[in-house]
Amino acid sequence: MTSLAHAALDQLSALLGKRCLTDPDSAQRYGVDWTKVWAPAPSAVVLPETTEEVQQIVEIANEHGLHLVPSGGRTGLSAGAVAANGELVVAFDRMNRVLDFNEYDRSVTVQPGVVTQQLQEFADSKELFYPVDFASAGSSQIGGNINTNAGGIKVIRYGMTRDWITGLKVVTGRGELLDLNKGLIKNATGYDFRHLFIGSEGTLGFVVEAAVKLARRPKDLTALVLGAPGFREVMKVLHAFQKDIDLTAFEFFSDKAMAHVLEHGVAKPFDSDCPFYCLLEFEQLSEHTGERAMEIFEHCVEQGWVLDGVMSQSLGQLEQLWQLRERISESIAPHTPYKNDISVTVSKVPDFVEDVDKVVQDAYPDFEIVWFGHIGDGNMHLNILKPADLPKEDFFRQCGDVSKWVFEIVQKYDGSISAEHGVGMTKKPYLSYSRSEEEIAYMKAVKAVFDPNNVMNPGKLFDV
Ligand SMILES: O=C(O)CC[C@@H](O)C(=O)O
Ligand SMILES: [Zn+2]
Repeated sequence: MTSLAHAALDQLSALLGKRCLTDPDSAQRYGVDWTKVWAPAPSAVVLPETTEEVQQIVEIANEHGLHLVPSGGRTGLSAGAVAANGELVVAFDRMNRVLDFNEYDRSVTVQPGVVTQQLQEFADSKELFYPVDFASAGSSQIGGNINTNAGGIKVIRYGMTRDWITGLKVVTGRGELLDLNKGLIKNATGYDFRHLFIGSEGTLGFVVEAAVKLARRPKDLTALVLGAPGFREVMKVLHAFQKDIDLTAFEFFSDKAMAHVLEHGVAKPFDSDCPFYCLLEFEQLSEHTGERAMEIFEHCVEQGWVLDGVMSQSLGQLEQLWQLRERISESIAPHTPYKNDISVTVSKVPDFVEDVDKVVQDAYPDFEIVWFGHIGDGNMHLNILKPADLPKEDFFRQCGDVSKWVFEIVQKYDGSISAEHGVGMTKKPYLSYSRSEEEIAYMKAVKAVFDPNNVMNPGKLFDV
C-alpha cells in the first residue's frame, strides 16, 4: 500500500478499529471493479457501520486532503470504483440492512450495502417486486446501483434505478447529512438533489440510506427466443410485438455472442443457426396474451423477419432461455473484451448500428466483434475481443484509437457514450461526445458546491 498520512491513519484506526484495513489482500479486493485496466493501489480500506462514521471519515478526509473512493459490489464496468492512486476506499459491506418496510407506501428503506438480489428477495417475501435487474444482481449493491443509475434487462418496461428511488440520505463531500425527498411521490419544492446524486458516481458524496419503491409482482412471465436473418429484421420484430403487447424485456445478441454462451454450456434453443437472435418477455395477463404472441410470431415468420423460434412453457424454461442472454458477459470475459456501452433513441438504432459496425469491421479486421444488448431501450453493448497473441496494452491502445470514430457516430446520432455502465475512468476522455462544454462546466460547478475540497472520488467522470 502507498503511505497514508500517519495522523489520518491514526484517526481512522481510532474511529474504526479493525475496520480500518491496510493489508495487501484487502487493497486488492476492495480497490477494483470488474474492469481489468488499472491495478488497485489504495492507501487503506475502511468499513463504516453507521452514518455518523461515514460523516467522520469525510471530515478526516477534508482535514488531511484524502481522496475517497466508494466501494459497493465492485461489479462496475467503467472503473468508477477503482482506487488506483493511493485513495482511501470506503466500502459499504457492513451497512447492508433493510431498515424499514411500509406496505401502504409499497416502500422499503435500505442501507447502501444491501445487495440487489437481497432487495429483490425481500420484495418477493412481501409479495411485491423490485424490477431493476441485471446479470450481476447477486453481488452488486444498491448504493452502487444508485451511483451509476444502473439499468439492465427490464428498462423497456420499468425504467432505470432512478425511477425507483423515492428518497435518499447522503453525506456530502463537506460531511453534511442531507435527507432528500423523504419518500414522497409528489414534491414540488424546487431542485430535487436526489436526482443529482443518482448517477453521480460518488463524486458528490456518499449514499447512506435509500427509500425504494416496489411494484406489483409480474404474472406468468413468458419468454420467446427468435432467430432473425438480419439486424433490421430484429427491429421489425420489436415493433410488431410492441404494437400489441407491453413487453417486459426485448434483448438481442449476435451469432457470435450465441456461440460463446453455448461454449459455456448453455443449451441451444433450436436447431437453426441465425445471424441474430432476440429474447422478448411479457406477462401472460390472460390466455389471450399468449395466443396473440403466437399470432404475431407467425406474422413475423411469414414476413421473413423470423427464421425460427421457441416459447417458454414453464418458469424453468423461462430461466433457461434467459441464460442465453444473461451469461454473454461472463462467457466473453476470458477474452479481455474492450467494452462499449452505447445508446441512441430506438428509432435510430438500425442506421446507427450499421454505421458503427462498418467502422469497427474496417478498423479491426482481425478482432472478433460481439454485439448484444437491451435493444428495446436503444442500448447496445459492443465488445471487441482481444486476439490471444496480442499484448493487452497494444490491444487497448488500438481500441482506444477507434473509440473516437465510434463516438463521433454516437455524437452524430445524439446518443450516449455510456448508456448504463457510467463514465468512471474508462469513458472519461470521451465525455464531450455526449455532453456539451457548457454542461461539463455546470457539472464541475455543482461538484464544487457539494465537495469543495475534491475529496469525493476524484479523477472519475471528469478531472476538476
Ligand atoms: O459486458 C457487457 O458489455 C455488458 C454487461 C451488462 O450490462 C449486460 O447487459 O450483460
Ligand atoms: Zn447491459
